[in-house]
Amino acid sequence: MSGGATDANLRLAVTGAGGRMGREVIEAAADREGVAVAVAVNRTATEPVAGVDVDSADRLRELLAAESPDVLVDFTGPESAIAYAGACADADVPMVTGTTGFAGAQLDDLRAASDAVPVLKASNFARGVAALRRAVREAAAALPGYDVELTETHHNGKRDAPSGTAKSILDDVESVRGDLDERVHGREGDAPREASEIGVHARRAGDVTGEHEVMLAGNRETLRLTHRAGDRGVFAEGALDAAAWLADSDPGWYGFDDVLDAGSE
Ligand SMILES: NC(=O)C1=CN([C@@H]2O[C@H](COP(=O)(O)OP(=O)(O)OC[C@H]3O[C@@H](n4cnc5c(N)ncnc54)[C@H](OP(=O)(O)O)[C@@H]3O)[C@@H](O)[C@H]2O)C=CC1
Ligand SMILES: O=C(O)C1=N[C@H](C(=O)O)C[C@H](O)C1
Repeated sequence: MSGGATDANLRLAVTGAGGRMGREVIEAAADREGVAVAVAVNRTATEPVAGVDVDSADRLRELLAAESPDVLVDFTGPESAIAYAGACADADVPMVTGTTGFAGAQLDDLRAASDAVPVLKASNFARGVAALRRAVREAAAALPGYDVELTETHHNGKRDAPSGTAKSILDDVESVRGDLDERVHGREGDAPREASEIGVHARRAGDVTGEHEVMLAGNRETLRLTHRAGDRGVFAEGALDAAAWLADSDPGWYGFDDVLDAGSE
């Protein structure tokens, strides 16, 4: 437990505490007044992060029962996120997850926990990406018949492709452009473009935090909408905003827009 966790306004549990994002969340919590990390776990043994001891993830259920944190924040992998959601449901702890890479049926398993507790899932906690998604929906609707190609770039440690954000943006485009229903992942050989395609390109290189570009082209013009995350603190800050909002919510299934919409009311 971090110093001051007993009298903080928002007491968190953090899973994947030794990962890139888990560390970032613990560090962001340490910098935010009134927020403390009461439970931090990792699959493999990990040194303390920002002064917070990290326990084995095998002890998560026991620790949730002992500490009753206000919200659990998860950035891990699909299988673990589903298991941790079950632990949250049993311990009556709301869950924020930024984990990506869920296969279709896995999302149903994750969502099952939202019958018992509030669960907020977002493929991207950057506010700029929320704005990008709104802009993409508007642009795609305003430019019928234009070709759409999506390119995302991430660091060489990322496992899932395309990114969760890319999949969310593809859903956005398809929601307003019913004529685009074929996701084509890269092209090779004799592969002329069909009008129904959305091209999807996933690049993995170096330490790029995360970039998403949507290109719309047609009628002798090109529109490019791009978001670049400067560092992972952007995601961690958004996840903490989501945790603060979710702590007082009813059981159910939520997204990051629910947090942003509440803030603008
Ligand atoms: N929504 C958003 O804004 C963002 C989402 N993400 C997503 O967050 C997730 C994590 O990313 P990142 O931190 O970069 O990844 P890392 O690989 O750096 O960390 C993953 C963490 O999850 C743990 N983990 C992975 N698989 C399992 C498992 N099966 N069981 C238990 N623990 C597991 C790892 O434990 P161990 O170290 O022991 O292997 C590690 O602590 C990804 O899905 C990524 O796409 C990332 C950035 C922003
Ligand atoms: O793994 C990452 O790093 C990121 N993952 C998220 C995704 O898959 O969209 C969000 C962000 O782009 C960083």
